[in-house]
Parts: sequence; structure tokens; C-alpha cells
Amino acid sequence: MEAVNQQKNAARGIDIESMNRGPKLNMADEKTCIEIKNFNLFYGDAQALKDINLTIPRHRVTAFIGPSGCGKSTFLRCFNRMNDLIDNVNIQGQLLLDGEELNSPAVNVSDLRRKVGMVFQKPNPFPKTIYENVAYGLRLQGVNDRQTLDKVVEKSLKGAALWDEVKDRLQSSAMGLSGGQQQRLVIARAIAIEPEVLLLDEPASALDPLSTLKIEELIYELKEKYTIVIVTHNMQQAARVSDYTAFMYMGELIEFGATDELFTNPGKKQTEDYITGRYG
Ligand SMILES: Nc1ncnc2c1ncn2[C@@H]1O[C@H](COP(=O)(O)OP(=O)(O)OP(=O)(O)O)[C@@H](O)[C@H]1O
Repeated sequence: MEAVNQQKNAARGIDIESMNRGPKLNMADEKTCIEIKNFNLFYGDAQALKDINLTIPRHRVTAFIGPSGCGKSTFLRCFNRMNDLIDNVNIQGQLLLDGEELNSPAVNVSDLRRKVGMVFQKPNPFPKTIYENVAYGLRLQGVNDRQTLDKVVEKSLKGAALWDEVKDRLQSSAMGLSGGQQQRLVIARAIAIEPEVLLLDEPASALDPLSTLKIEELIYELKEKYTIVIVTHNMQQAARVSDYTAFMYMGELIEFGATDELFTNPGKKQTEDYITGRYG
């Protein structure tokens, strides 16, 4: 079965060898960042997430994959309560961040979104300078000391692998950057306020192959400091960047496991059918 899947994956351009990036991962050895228990979400009468139980490990990259409409983005948006902005959403169950229910009325949503940053498919820099884009979150917190801001801007741009490309034009408009640079700028803006978790919703799908590669390399580096959850349509990307993968189908979590294992030896037929391209 494993050999057959490897052949099928090779045919789809998923290079299993390149996924063997270190010792085998095991959830039993991981520290928990987010715990999801018996979680359901409804848009009006339509149920978009069905009884999901999942643990997102700390300082790892977890990918959500599955066919269009299966609930990946809906699920991701739960982790910083972006669904609060949508009318008619009802939820049941538990979502614990560091052991605390993140939907509790006691939680300040702005604080939560500082802790759990989000990057979207389409780069969305503000129409400001490169410098002010990165300084934005700190300024919101009332930090205006130039030296502090300079330090954070440099550190964040370095962290987002953009510093060398923009260090001589920090006062230029962010709108003049390429799409790939804008996306790394948005990541720099997100990490400037030192979140704990970074949510990435198809962060590279609007980018060219070279920019995509840079974002993928960046994701791999960022997990040293952050817990990363990424939604992607691109299975090669999930295979390349993630440590763990959750396969979703029609609102259900079908299978979750170490990425290498899930791609080489899926436990469920639905997962196998999806990763070998039989649907989706
Ligand atoms: N704001 C909304 N109001 C009502 N239904 C919605 C809303 N957003 C998403 N849905 C529905 O919820 C289900 C899950 O959608 P979601 O966008 O989370 O899926 P997805 O897996 O991220 O899809 P894609 O890969 O196409 O982005 C779909 O049936 C979708 O139509």
C-alpha cells in the first residue's frame, strides 16, 4: 500500500523523499497549543463543521487540506474569532487556546487577535510606507518611541525574509512592492506584535512560483517561534511545509496525523482518494 501510494504521489508531483525532514513526529510528544473538542459550527441552518475533535501542536506547522467547501477556512477563522464578524453563525463545543476557552465572554477579542495573527490569500498591505505597515500594530498599542519601532521593524522584516530587499526603501509605499514582497510584508506586520499563533489562509495561492517558494521557506523558519496553521489547496505545499495534516471532507475531520505518515500511508480510504487525486 505504501509503495503504491508513493507511486501515485510521485505522479502528482508530491516528492515523499523531500518530506523526510527529520525524526518521525508523534502527537504524544507534542505540547498542545489549541484543543478543539466536539466542535460544531452552523451558518443559519447549514452545518459547516461537524463534531470536530483535534489538537493543534505548539511550534509546528499544521495544514488543513480537503476539497473546496469542506470547511477549512471556516475552521481556521474560528481560532481568532473572525467568524464573529459574520451574521448568523452559531457554534457549539470547545476551542481552548493554552487551555482557556477562546469563545468565553471574558476573552477580549482584540487581545485574542493580537495573540492569533492571520494572513489572507490576497496580500493586504495598508496604503502606507513599508515602515508604517510593520510599525502599525505597535503604534496601535501606543508605542511611538522611534528607537523601539526601528528595532521591531528591522527584526520583523528580517524574520519575514524581506529586510534585504527593502532596507533602503522603508519610507516608500508598500503598494509599490511585488505581490510576493507584499505577502512577506503582511507576515512581518503580523509577527511585529509577537503573536503566539499564525493563521495562514492560502497565503501563496495568488503568488508566482518563486514567491511561493520564499513563503514556504519562511513558514518553515517561522515555526521555531510560532504555532502555524495553514489552509492550502495545494497538496504538494501541504506535504512540503507542514508537520501535521488534517484532511477535511464536508465539514468533518476525516483524518489527522503526521504529514509524512498521512501522505504515505493514509488510514482512511477518503484520505487516500483525495491525496491520490480521485476527487477534489
Ligand atoms: N459567510 C458564509 N455564510 C454562509 N455559508 C458560508 C459562509 N462562508 C462559508 N460558507 C459555507 O460553509 C461551507 C464551508 O466553506 P469554507 O469556505 O469554510 O470551505 P473551504 O474548505 O475553505 O473552501 P475553499 O477551499 O473553496 O476556500 C461551504 O458550504 C460554504 O458555502
